[in-house]
Amino acid sequence: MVVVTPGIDFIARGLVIVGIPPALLVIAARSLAASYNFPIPTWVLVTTSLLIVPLLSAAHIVTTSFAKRRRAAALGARLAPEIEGTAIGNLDMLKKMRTLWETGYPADGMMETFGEKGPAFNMRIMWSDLIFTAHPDHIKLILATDFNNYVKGSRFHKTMFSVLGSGVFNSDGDMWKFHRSMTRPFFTRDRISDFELFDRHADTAIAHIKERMRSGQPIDFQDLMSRFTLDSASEFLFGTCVHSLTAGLPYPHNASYVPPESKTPQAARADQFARAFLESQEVISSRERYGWIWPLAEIWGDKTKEPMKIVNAYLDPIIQEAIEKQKAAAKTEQFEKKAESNVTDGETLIDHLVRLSSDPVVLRDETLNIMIAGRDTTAATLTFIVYFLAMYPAVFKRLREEILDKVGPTERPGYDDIKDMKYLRAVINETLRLFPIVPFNTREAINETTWPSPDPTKKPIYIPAGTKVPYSVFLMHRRKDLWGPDAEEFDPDRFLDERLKKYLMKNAFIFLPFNAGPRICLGQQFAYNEMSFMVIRFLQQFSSISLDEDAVPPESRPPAEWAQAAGRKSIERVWPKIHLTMYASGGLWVRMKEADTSA
Ligand code: HEM
Repeated sequence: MVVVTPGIDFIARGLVIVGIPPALLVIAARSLAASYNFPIPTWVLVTTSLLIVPLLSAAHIVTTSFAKRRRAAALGARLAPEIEGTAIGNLDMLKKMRTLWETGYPADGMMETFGEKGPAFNMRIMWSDLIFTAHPDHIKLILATDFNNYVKGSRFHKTMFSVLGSGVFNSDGDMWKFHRSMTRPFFTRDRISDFELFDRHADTAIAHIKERMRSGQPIDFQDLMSRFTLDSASEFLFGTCVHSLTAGLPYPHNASYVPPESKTPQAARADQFARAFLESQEVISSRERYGWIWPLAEIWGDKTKEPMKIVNAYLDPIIQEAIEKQKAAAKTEQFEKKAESNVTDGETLIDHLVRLSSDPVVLRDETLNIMIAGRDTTAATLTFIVYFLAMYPAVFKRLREEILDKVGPTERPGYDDIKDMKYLRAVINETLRLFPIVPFNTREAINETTWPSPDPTKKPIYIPAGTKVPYSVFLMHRRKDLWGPDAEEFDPDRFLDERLKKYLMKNAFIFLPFNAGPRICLGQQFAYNEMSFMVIRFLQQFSSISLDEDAVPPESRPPAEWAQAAGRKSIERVWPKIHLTMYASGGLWVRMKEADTSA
């Protein structure tokens, strides 16, 4: 069987598009020559065939620019300010952004552009509009008040399809409604407060930390949390734990002693699954960064194919078993198709979904989407919480006091304890403000529209139909005009003192770590519960945390020149990077001191 790779498909389509105008030209010239005996010299035909595509493209660019200007004027609006690169099609800007993305601090370069152009500007790469915003009024329109005019879009869908399929994360319109309404009933309060499940995995994670600390070596907290959330999510969603916490934790590059590896077959399988799961996500996030030409990086094959084989080999038998179980139950008439709200106790997401669909593709897409949406996000947020607790001992101390006061040194926290812990919630929110785990996102405008001008003395901004509108909550969360002069400082009290009224209560759309509107994160409450539970368990068991920066591989440490930069960048002690979500490059290596819980 001939396998068409994404790259070959892309080139073939491109050749068809680029080949049609010259082909039509040659046909027209031949028929002209035959009908009117008017031979066209070959050199003229060859030259015009070569020039026709660039000429048509230039004409298209000029006429559409003109039409946009006229439409903007007709609507009493203006075009978005454009960034001006020096290379054709602003390709130099694309290159610069890619380099900054890989070697800089998140959003490097963008703050400066904001200073010049304001919080919304057109990056216009290859003459295609890309109107970027970090303005709450625009983000509110995109996500909530004009929700129906914005989609993730077909390009996003195609880029992500080989991993996310058409699941809730990667669909629009009716398909998205179908997936969302299927899954939503599963996230009821009772289900997302299943602390017994968190507790078992938290115990294992804490035991690993203690063992590592007793051996005198640091632990990569980020890696530990990725395993904790993978095990909790797989059990919560499929009823089968991946057991990645048992698969042998990494040692630092400068370890004084690394015990010989002895993996059980189960641990080896867990490792293989976790690696394949990560690799498939890394591939699709790098596709996003290449933009629409990403298939050219996959000329020889779809890079998600091999890792997805491993992921699917894990998921498919679970799905098949759930379908069989449902079929058998239906035969004995034990079950009827249940209405949305009837999610029964002890049921996993798969058990719930098979009552609504028996299509294995729908089931796989949906469960995998939820796992991707819910796993790295919580793991990375927990990592950044611990990073801040290590950096700010006064916050650590106050939070620990709240925990010991409300829950005690050993008791298992419950839903009501968590609800009551204001400082804990403030610490989590302040972490999500400075490190929102989905820092950049994107949508596409279906119809033309206008956005209010960030500068009230100027006309609204015109958004043409089909425009890509990337937006960044990372930048918005750090704007001094929205959060006050100390916006770049880590200070959980801003969610508790008069600043709350002054900033956030005036405009809730300045804080959007979970998005907003109809596509708001489905797992928000689950995430708050899981993270709160885990932080409480840690602070009950450990009385201090410190960063071990020497354990971070040298190439992953914040570059020395950052010390001269403005804002948080100058004090950062990890290198925050972004693939689909934000993470600490090289891991978060920490040492923790065990608390004396005997008293
Ligand atoms: C700190 C933790 C989390 C953060 C910061 C977070 C953030 C987000 C954000 C920003 C989106 C919007 C993405 C977009 O529209 O492109 C989203 C969507 C989503 N999240 Fe979360 N999330 C977290 C945890 C979770 C968890 C634990 C789950 C489930 C177990 C989950 C399930 C989902 C789902 C299903 C969507 C797609 C909603 C839709 O498109 O209708 N999330 N999340």
